[in-house]
Amino acid sequence: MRLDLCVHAITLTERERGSEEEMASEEEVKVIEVLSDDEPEDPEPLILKRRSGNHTRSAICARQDGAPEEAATKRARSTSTCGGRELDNGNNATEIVTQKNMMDIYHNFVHEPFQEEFSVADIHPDSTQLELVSTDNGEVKVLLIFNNTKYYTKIPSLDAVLEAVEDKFHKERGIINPEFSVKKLVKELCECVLQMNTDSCSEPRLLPISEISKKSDAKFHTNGKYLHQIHSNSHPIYLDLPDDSYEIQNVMKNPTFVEDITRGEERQPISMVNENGVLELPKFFYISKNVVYNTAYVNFSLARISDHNFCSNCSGDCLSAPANCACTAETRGDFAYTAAGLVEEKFLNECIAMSRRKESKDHLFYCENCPLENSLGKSSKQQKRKRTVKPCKGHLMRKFIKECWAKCGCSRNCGNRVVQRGITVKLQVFQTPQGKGWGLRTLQELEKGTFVCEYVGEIVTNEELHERNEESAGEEHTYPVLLDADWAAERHLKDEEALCLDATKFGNVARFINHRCYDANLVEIPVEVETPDHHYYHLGFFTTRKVEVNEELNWDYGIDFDDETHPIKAFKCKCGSYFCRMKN
Ligand SMILES: C[S@@+](CC[C@H](N)C(=O)[O-])C[C@H]1O[C@@H](n2cnc3c(N)ncnc32)[C@H](O)[C@@H]1O
Repeated sequence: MRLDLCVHAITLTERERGSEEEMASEEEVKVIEVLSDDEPEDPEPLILKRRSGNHTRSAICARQDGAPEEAATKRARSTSTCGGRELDNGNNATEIVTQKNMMDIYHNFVHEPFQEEFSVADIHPDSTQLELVSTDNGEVKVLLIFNNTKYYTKIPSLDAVLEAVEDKFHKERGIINPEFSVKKLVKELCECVLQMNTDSCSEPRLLPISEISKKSDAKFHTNGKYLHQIHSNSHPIYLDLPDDSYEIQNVMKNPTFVEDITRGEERQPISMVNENGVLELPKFFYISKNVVYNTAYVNFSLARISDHNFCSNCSGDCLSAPANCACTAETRGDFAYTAAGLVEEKFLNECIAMSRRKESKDHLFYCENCPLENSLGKSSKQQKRKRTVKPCKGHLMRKFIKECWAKCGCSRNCGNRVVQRGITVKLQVFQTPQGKGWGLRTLQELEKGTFVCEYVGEIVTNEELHERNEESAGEEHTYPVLLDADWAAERHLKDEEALCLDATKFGNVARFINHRCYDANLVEIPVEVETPDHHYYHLGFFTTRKVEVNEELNWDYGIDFDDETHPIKAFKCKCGSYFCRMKN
């Protein structure tokens, strides 16, 4: 018996591609490149590319040669291509824009929907089939069929394809076993067919992928130390940690793969892959909910939730009720979430726009008596000296999402309870290749507006945070988050009410999310769950655009890299964004 692996690429006709609505739902929109180029006649052009299926749209914004920085004009040219050909669709316009509009061009470019002609996907993953068929002369063929909108005139060699797949698994999935080979996997598949080839089994039939993978489980040693196993699920290699392994560092140094760094604290396990074992594992306690350190005033009392702040008459799912309930008052009478569990597009875009104004002073509010500056002036060391309180540097005004909670009549599955249900997406902690240390990536594609995780840490007052920073000066800190979204509403905040979250020693997976200036794929949104006064709230991270499998997740910490008075020394930014705020 001979077994062949045949790959069929089917070219679809326009009619087979389905209706325009179906095509729109398959649209894949992503900025695939932000490049800078140094052509002498056009210094620092910004080149953007966005892909939808096999259509690519590009925009080039270039500063006009010789123009002064503040009055500089940019030329924006947008082009569209389909399968590599430039489209003559009237979009090839050249427009003169001002320096100030540069960021708007970027924003629109990323968020504007593609035109109809861009919405065809390259490959329809749902229509990929794996089949076994037999021929008259006793051959059995393994067929892998997928529908493709491109017509291939040249099929790559099978060896090159196998090598590329193995490379992908090694690099992207973290499989480090040098013996892993797709060819071996296919051979195992053939052996399974042979074993199962009984007389009663005359019909060609599908072999479930799970059966193939079970057979291919293999045990081996790495560094002569740990036993690993290839698995068929999304975690290709796992490493058993002892049950009491709450502090990873104490258990072992630099293991290859940790299946769940949360110790079961999250509904969804979160793996950590240490591809080359260079980094030390971080020392911290995983917690899935914020915990008060000492003096922070966080009071979850039902009595403080007033009648207009909950929906006692609701039942089931508030989102499917005929009228919007009291819990929408914070978001102007509309729910912040859609029935699909995503943040509503318009609300999300407003939050993204607000967050991207971090560096613009116009949108900040200034406290009369800033708790942050007060605590800096009152630090233990400085108490002995003359106390100096500097003026407020400004805080960003933010929109809140309000979720239903304990006093509401709806069920736990109500669509207006997203952040409080915790992490549901597949995430992995990994080593970033750019030298940013550990980072967080998604192991699944994420729609725009998806809740990823909240920032969890110890709830500390500004004074406590400042004392900590002074005591551990020079040590590594994760960036603390100020809960200052509503400080504008109060004239005088007591220190125990002006709070921040510190995830350095106790935190969740958000402590691994790195910073990206301006065009990050996550945005942080304040979420009210238990406390209507907004001194304390949850900080939820939601995607700003569609995020691909294995893409690193990042958010804009809002760091002013020029602020030398900040208690935590800014790092040298390696975010790679065209809009990076770190000069030089
Ligand atoms: C919240 S932690 C993120 C996780 C961190 N990379 C780690 O290994 O644990 C913040 C720290 O990560 C590093 N970091 C984050 N974003 C970075 C960036 N864009 N460039 C360089 N380092 C970055 C800095 O050391 C920063 O203090």
